[in-house]
Amino acid sequence: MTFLAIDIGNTRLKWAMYSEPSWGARLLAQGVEFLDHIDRLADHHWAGLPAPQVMVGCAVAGDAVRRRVDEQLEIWDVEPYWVHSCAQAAGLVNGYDHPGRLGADRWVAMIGARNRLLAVGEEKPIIVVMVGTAVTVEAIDASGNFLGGLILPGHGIMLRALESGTAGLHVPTGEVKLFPTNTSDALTSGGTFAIAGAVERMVQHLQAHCGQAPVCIMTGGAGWKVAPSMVRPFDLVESLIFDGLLAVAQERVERLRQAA
Ligand SMILES: Nc1ncnc2c1ncn2[C@@H]1O[C@H](COP(=O)(O)OP(=O)(O)O)[C@@H](O)[C@H]1O
Ligand SMILES: CC(C)(COP(=O)(O)O)[C@@H](O)C(=O)NCCC(=O)O
Ligand SMILES: [K+]
Repeated sequence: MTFLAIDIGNTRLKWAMYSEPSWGARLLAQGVEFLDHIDRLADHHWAGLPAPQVMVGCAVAGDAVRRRVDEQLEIWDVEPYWVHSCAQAAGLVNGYDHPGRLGADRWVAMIGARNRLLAVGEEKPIIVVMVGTAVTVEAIDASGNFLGGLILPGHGIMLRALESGTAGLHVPTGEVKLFPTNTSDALTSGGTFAIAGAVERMVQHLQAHCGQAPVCIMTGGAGWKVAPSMVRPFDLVESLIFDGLLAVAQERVERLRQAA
């Protein structure tokens, strides 16, 4: 029973085809597409693939983009299921004031993180950092309660905000330096350490709250850029959202089987 997982962010769509909708399934194919190019998914990247029997995705780029993806999915006889954040799912309890307003990608990434730890028998607090268009920093306690999280601008948004709000900041990308001595390095380092500093504060908050050091997991297209600048070690898990989508899909298929 093949399974297609889709993650639509504000910059890029990521997809992965698995052998089945269950934790630990075999990866058959995967790809990435900028949102400008998603209308050619069916003709190009998906054309030679086996038809998925189950599809689960998360989408935070708006209804219009999601509908364009629904159209691409029409090459197959599969019912798209788009995850909405809810009060409780796949081992996680949602502490947001309005659980449905939490970004679905954040919810799914946390489900992925929690299930990765449970799979190796570790019930510890978790920090989940996603570095995409925006940066999110989530805190989960050892029992799987999502306590709350931060939203920051990503690198690109920070740089564009500074460029448009000043007269003299139009420079190429620089390098991360401890003591930057030119504008490019100052901007790149400023953005990177803004993220690293916010993450470190959240680690401290969670550690004080739980009385236990958290496991730190990072994901997202720009994760590799900021991971080396973190105060403490982070596991870089590129597949975190897909792991979460596998856990959601498994729960959903089991529920549908029981109802049948
Ligand atoms: N090949 C790349 N080289 C450099 N930066 C990249 C690359 N791919 C992605 N990024 C960075 O990652 C961000 C997009 O990551 P992604 O996780 O796809 O975001 P989203 O989920 O918000 O669409 C971009 O803002 C960009 O800064
Ligand atoms: C915070 C986000 C913009 C992150 O988007 P991304 O960087 O993954 O494209 C997205 O999760 C979102 O729109 N969230 C809704 C608001 C919230 O989570 O509180
Ligand atoms: K994302």
